[in-house]
Amino acid sequence: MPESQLDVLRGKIDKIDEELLILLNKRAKIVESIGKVKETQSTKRYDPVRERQLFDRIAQNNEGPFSTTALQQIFKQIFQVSLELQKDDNRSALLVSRKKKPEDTIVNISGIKVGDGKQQFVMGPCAVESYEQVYQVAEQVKKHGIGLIRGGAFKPRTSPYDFQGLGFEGLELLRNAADAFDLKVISEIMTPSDVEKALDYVDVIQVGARNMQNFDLLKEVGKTNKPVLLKRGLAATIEEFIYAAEYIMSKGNDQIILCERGIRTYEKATRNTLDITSVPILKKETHLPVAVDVVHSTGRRDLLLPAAKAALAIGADLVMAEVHPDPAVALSDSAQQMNFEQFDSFMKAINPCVNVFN
Ligand SMILES: O=C(O)C(=O)C[C@]1(C(=O)O)C=C[C@@H](O)C=C1
Repeated sequence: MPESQLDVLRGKIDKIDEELLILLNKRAKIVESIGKVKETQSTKRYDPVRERQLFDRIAQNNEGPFSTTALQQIFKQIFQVSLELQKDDNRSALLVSRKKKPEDTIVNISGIKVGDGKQQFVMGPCAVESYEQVYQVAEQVKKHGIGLIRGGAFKPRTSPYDFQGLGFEGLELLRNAADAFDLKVISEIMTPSDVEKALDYVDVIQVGARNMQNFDLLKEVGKTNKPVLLKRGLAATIEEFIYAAEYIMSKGNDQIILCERGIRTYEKATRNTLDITSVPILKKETHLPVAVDVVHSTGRRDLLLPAAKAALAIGADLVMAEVHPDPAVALSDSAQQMNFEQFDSFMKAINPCVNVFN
């Protein structure tokens, strides 16, 4: 059958499209190289001056029939996808990313491994209040076969008039109580200059939600070889959370546990909204172990167990909750800490859920 005029013309278009495709991808490769140069020079990817030069060249060289405005719109689209390409290239290079390191990172907390496939718990009071208090909690934590104890000595409180924690004195009390039962200590440090001194007391440095973007603190903990538990910021996107972890790892410390602790939304039924799907997203995007803090996300004692079950089912490596000998008189978070009886029931109910789905 003879080719119609339309077929001939379409054949010519197909040929030109193939050439355009090759040229666009040839251009894209150069854009990627420019992206790499910009990365080493810490230059901004978006360059309006360069885009203006390119637009002017289009205006000068355009012989139609497309209008210059139409061509500039097409090229603006090319600049935008080019910028995306440079961004993607940059993201794939993140040290915390799975693309960079496909295998899971196992965080070794003085012999206790987080991220090796065995789901773990960390329990303890919201704040260290006295030696008796942390000693009693440590005894209960040990009784349940848990190796990690938490307790705040530096407390970032919303009101400056609320209990601010016992500071280094509190860290010492917690360390001593933990040592009595061979437990490992997780505690928050808020100030970069306190990090070095804190290394003598803690096995894991916690960077709290309010400090997730305290970049000086992130860099400081990144210079140590202590494991870090990094909590997601109150209103941080997953991308910002990942970049915060990158700050730590870029300084040399790869022993990072990411901790989902709920984000601020319009919902008032819980203290924060537990973003449960952040767990598989973080595990997919990064090679780091992921923890879920069921206390600060829910803010409700009655939701600790279902939230912990959800965390284990969705693949969390570590679940954090709070235990106090007498929550009613606790100096902070009294509505959501468990007493010892509630802790016993919680562990009885949650233990059969450990490592069921992974
Ligand atoms: O020339 C650059 O600096 C580039 O990054 C390449 C490019 C382009 O696609 O031509 C991409 C984005 C910039 O805003 C300007 C130009």
